[in-house]
Amino acid sequence: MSITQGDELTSMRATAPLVHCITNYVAMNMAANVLLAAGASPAMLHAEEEVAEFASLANALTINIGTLSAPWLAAMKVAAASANASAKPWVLDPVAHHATAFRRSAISELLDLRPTIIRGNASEIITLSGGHSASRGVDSLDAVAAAEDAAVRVAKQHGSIVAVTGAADFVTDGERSVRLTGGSPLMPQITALGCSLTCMIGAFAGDRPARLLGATVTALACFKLAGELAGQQAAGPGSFAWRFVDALASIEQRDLNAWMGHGVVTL
Ligand SMILES: Nc1ncnc2c1ncn2[C@@H]1O[C@H](COP(=O)(O)OP(=O)(O)OP(=O)(O)O)[C@@H](O)[C@H]1O
Ligand SMILES: Cc1ncsc1CCO
Ligand SMILES: [Mg+2]
Repeated sequence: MSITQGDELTSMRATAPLVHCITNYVAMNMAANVLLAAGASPAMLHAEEEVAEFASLANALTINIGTLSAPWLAAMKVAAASANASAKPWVLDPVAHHATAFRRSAISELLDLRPTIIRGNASEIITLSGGHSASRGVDSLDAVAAAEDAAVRVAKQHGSIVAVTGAADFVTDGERSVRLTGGSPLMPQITALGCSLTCMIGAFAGDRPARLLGATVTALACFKLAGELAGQQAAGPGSFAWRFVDALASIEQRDLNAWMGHGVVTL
């Protein structure tokens, strides 16, 4: 019998994978709460002195360049090398990598360390593939549909799984691809949901390192479903944020499998 996304959720909760998150100051709290609500165990560590040791003992590592500085970049490179040396998956979130020369150079150094999975918004993935975007900062100004070809190119070039998120999500390993619809228009109205999703992908990848495309789809599906549940009740972005965390904690195996029946298209 094939493994369902609901099975993966149950398995991840049983394991409670330790996820080493090097993420930005804006997202740290939200991402940690999202991982706890989903059933994983987050740790937000970024000191160069300890990241190699911690990345080797965690189940997965996630790296997000949102509030980058030189010492953080040095720690990110040490952590990624350590994850690679201990065969742990690591996920790269290239926040606004196109915005400044410092970020462009940083992302190129991090890509050289061969991320297992890359998750970004459409503008970030288009610019990773060498394309142009009008986006100047952390928010996307492009549709995911316009980033699909770029995602396939980036996946092939770097040997990574690539997830592009937005109103619809697109995931590819360069050969097989999946589209997910749904969620809520309130999702881009609060900051750091994408960053938190990158950490969620780390949780599922850490639990299932041999099934990375499926793990990525499971993380994205949990977000789309939790977004729908929270959006039905929320009065606006503020109440959406806490309802989203509650919704993630409430999702059960059968809910996720039922949602997969209408929210996902395998290409
Ligand atoms: N208009 C929308 N409708 C439905 N879902 C959305 C919409 N925009 C984003 N999402 C969902 O929100 C989540 C975060 O994706 P998004 O692409 O906004 O990340 P991001 O731009 O990197 O965010 P941030 O940088 O603020 O962390 C994903 O689960 C995505 O599917
Ligand atoms: C708003 C913001 N600024 C730097 S990182 C970040 C979180 C969303 O990417
Ligand atoms: Mg982002």
